[in-house]
Amino acid sequence: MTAISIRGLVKAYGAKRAVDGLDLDIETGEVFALLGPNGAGKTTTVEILEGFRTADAGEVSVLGSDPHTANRLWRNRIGIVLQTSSGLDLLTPREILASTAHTYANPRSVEEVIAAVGLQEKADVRIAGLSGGQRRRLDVGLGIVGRPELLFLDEPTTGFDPQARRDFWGLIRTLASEGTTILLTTHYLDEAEHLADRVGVIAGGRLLALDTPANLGGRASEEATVAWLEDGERRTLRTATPTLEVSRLADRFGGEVPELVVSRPSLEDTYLTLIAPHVTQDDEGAPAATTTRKVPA
Ligand SMILES: Nc1ncnc2c1ncn2[C@@H]1O[C@H](COP(=O)(O)OP(=O)(O)OP(=O)(O)O)[C@@H](O)[C@H]1O
Repeated sequence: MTAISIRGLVKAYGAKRAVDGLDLDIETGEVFALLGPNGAGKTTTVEILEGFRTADAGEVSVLGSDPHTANRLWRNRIGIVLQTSSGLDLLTPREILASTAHTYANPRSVEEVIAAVGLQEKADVRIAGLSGGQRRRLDVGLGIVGRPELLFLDEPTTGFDPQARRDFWGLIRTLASEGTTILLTTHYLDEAEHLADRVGVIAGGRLLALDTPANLGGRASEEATVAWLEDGERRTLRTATPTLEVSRLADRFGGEVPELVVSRPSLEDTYLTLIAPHVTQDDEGAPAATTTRKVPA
């Protein structure tokens, strides 16, 4: 079943087409990562899907409804983690989670959410006293407290330390295994590789590539590079038959091949190759810091 269907989506700001004829389907239960350089149109697309922005042209269906006209019941079925952080500094995570849980028909328990996002130690501390990464965890907690069928995560782990990111990935895998459909945007290619069933790469508001992380841009069939040390020099060889080359090297060296490495293009290599022709001076081309964005009501 299709959770999200996008056909011919267009959104312009003045003369600038932020989304320029996007077609995309996301299946129920799928973890889908939307990748693209700064200004590619990811947030605009996601905010149209969330019902926060209106499209200029095209058709969008999210859980069977048009997000722009969808009712409160529909909103109950989705969870949203925006790029912005909550501004309720005087409340504690437990208080804000409890009051948010109240607005949903079938919420998760506050204790369960606090544990899931690893905020046990900070549950009763005022939000003003949380670090950036801890606030981000709270944002994620607020996104999942309503037990959404579909979860939107806009750059969810910006500002997380490496352990917090690993913990977060575990949480996403758990949610996915429970059947939650997840659409995330991220600038971290390792995050997409770890989490996503499929990735879509957009630039200039258009879809450049759509595939599993392993197959994106023909990655799986790319030649491998075999590298080793010989006579004090690093040698490399590109080959479609790396196993054969390694076995030849092993014969030649009579056993262990010094400093042997066999590698294929990383998802990041493939991604950078895909977007290179599309990165203009408008795009900053680098991972964005978490930005505060005013969300239209
Ligand atoms: N409210 C707005 N008014 C005018 N232009 C906007 C507005 N929101 C976005 N844009 C422009 O639309 C384009 C797409 O922006 P968008 O935020 O969707 O990109 P993004 O892929 O999410 O970028 P990032 O990775 O930096 O978050 C950019 O050129 C941006 O400057």
